[in-house]
Amino acid sequence: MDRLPHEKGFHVSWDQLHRDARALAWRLQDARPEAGWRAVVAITRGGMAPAMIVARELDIRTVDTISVKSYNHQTQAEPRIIKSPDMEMVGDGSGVLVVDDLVDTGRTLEVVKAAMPKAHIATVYAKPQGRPQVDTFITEVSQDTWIFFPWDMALQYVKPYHGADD
Ligand SMILES: O=P(O)(O)OC[C@H]1O[C@H](OP(=O)(O)OP(=O)(O)O)[C@H](O)[C@@H]1O
Ligand SMILES: Nc1nc2[nH]cnc2c(=O)[nH]1
Ligand SMILES: [Mg+2]
Repeated sequence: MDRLPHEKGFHVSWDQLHRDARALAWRLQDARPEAGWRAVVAITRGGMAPAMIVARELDIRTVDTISVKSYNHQTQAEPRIIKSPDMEMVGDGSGVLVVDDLVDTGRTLEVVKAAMPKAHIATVYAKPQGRPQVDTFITEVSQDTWIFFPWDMALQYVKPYHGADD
């Protein structure tokens, strides 16, 4: 599949992620089934921080994980499940919220949806190509944007503007 180069960077701070994950939780509260959400399944590793915030906001105590490995840094490989959630608990996914930090090509979610076809899929950020795989998300960024999360960044010194050419 052709992939656009990532020309732009979208840098997300912890504070911003917390705000956006809370906004996702509030949206998911409105989308809940009559009996409420039964469980949250986080797609590791990026989905774990947003899933924790969503579970806290919506008071969901059953939290499990699914591990799908597809990227080495910015290079994509064939996604595969390397750890499943408790499938007896998850069933076909009805009443289960699957949470990830973002959808890009949608290939990770394809694999997840094959395992839990009736789950509600929620991501904090979405790129256009993967958007159809998601039921609820908060912010869309363009396909040629790479999203940098707080766990991949560090504060560092920046030269003052007036001395930039020195
Ligand atoms: O829609 P896709 O093109 O499949 O990409 C989206 C996935 O890629 C990233 O995870 P990654 O595989 O890098 O693992 P990580 O969450 O452990 O960092 C991100 O957290 C999503 O899970
Ligand atoms: N951190 C990060 N991981 C990704 N995996 C697929 N797309 C992205 C992205 O834009 N940012
Ligand atoms: Mg991930």
